[in-house]
Amino acid sequence: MEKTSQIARVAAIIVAAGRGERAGRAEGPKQYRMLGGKAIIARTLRKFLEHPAIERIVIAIHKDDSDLFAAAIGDLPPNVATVVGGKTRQESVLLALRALQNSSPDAVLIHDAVRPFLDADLITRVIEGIATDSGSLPVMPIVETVKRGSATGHVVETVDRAGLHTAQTPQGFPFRAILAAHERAHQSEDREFTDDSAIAEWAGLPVKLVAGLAENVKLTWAKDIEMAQQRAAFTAFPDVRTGNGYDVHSFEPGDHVTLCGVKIPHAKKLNGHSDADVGLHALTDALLATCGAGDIGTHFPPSDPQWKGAASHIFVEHAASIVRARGGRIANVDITLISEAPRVGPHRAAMTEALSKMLGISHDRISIKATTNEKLGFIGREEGIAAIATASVIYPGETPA
Ligand SMILES: Nc1ccn([C@@H]2O[C@H](COP(=O)(O)OP(=O)(O)OP(=O)(O)O)[C@@H](O)[C@H]2O)c(=O)n1
Ligand SMILES: C[C@](O)(CO)[C@H](O)COP(=O)(O)O
Repeated sequence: MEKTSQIARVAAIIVAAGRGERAGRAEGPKQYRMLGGKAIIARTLRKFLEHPAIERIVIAIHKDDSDLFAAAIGDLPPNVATVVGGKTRQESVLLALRALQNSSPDAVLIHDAVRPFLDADLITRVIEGIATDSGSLPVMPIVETVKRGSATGHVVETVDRAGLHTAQTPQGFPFRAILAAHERAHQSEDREFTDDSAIAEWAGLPVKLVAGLAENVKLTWAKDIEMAQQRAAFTAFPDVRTGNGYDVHSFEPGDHVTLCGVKIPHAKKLNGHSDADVGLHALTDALLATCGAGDIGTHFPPSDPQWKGAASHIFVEHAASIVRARGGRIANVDITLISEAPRVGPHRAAMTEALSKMLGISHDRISIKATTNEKLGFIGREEGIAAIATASVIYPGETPA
């Protein structure tokens, strides 16, 4: 058997055109479901992109999934291409093999998109198992007693498990040999092959067994995905972010101020383009800061007449929707109003209630405090009111590989 050193140029195929019927379709095809803030297919692709031996990658995707794919992967690196997959896994593999024909690599690894937990050592083992005249298959030993059952649900026999294995992917083959075998199987067989080593076997191409990886499970059922998501959440790096905001508005003659969404009778009013609610403006900036989404002026330019006299809960609700769209959960907010008058204490409960509604969080996650400026400076001279705000938001953590 010839040695691996002759396998110089290795490509990979990731098949991702399945519909995931067994996992349930309510949340879309399973390869696009999220694990620890990253789509399953993106995790799988990353493993191949990071492996130094892989030159080129072809991904077979379903014709209806272009938007899902673009959202999951973003811009494609130059060595990655997609093809539209077929009705069966076998057909998707063949279409991807054909797409590699021009670059004609020495060897190709064929992998299920829904096995995101493979690692670099497994890829290396599979490549090392390929020779110019044989393929390489990662397998796991069977660790439970195997029974053959009858149609009536009774035991027919206990199957001798000596020599039995379960087959994983990536499965590796000399490129020309597996392409020819797939083409022949496509032309001449009615039978559907469930993996590529079965096609190699049918075509008489020897396949070497190499050690699989226990973690490299295929996410087949809804329960598999739930368990993978729990595992990802458990191992995720905590991603708790804090943002702060500051705002100040001067007084002018008037009869009320609006602070943290509550109208308070007062001998003056705050001057501003909107309702000049300093507390809510500082909070808007604090929320936007937790995801680098600019500041209040980015989203609501003071030059825009539509915000004239606007109620500032609009700004806070918009910032909170941006946070939520990025997967963030607001852990707590803390606002300090710096003002000689009016007194805030009597209105604190109403402000807390207003913020609870705006943000969709409970009262104990909201803190509203007030302090005077000890008669110092412009606040001390009652020329205006300032506010500072802090927001803490928990974003979906990045799960290590
Ligand atoms: N026509 C198909 C069918 C399957 N696959 C891919 O082959 C792998 C095999 O995993 P499997 O669990 O069989 O996926 P599905 O076919 O999507 O699942 P189901 O049979 O439950 O519909 C998956 O990455 C799947 O996207 C494919 O590329 N083209
Ligand atoms: C290719 C495969 O992952 C090898 O174990 C498997 O056969 C594909 O899944 P399916 O359930 O047979 O479609």
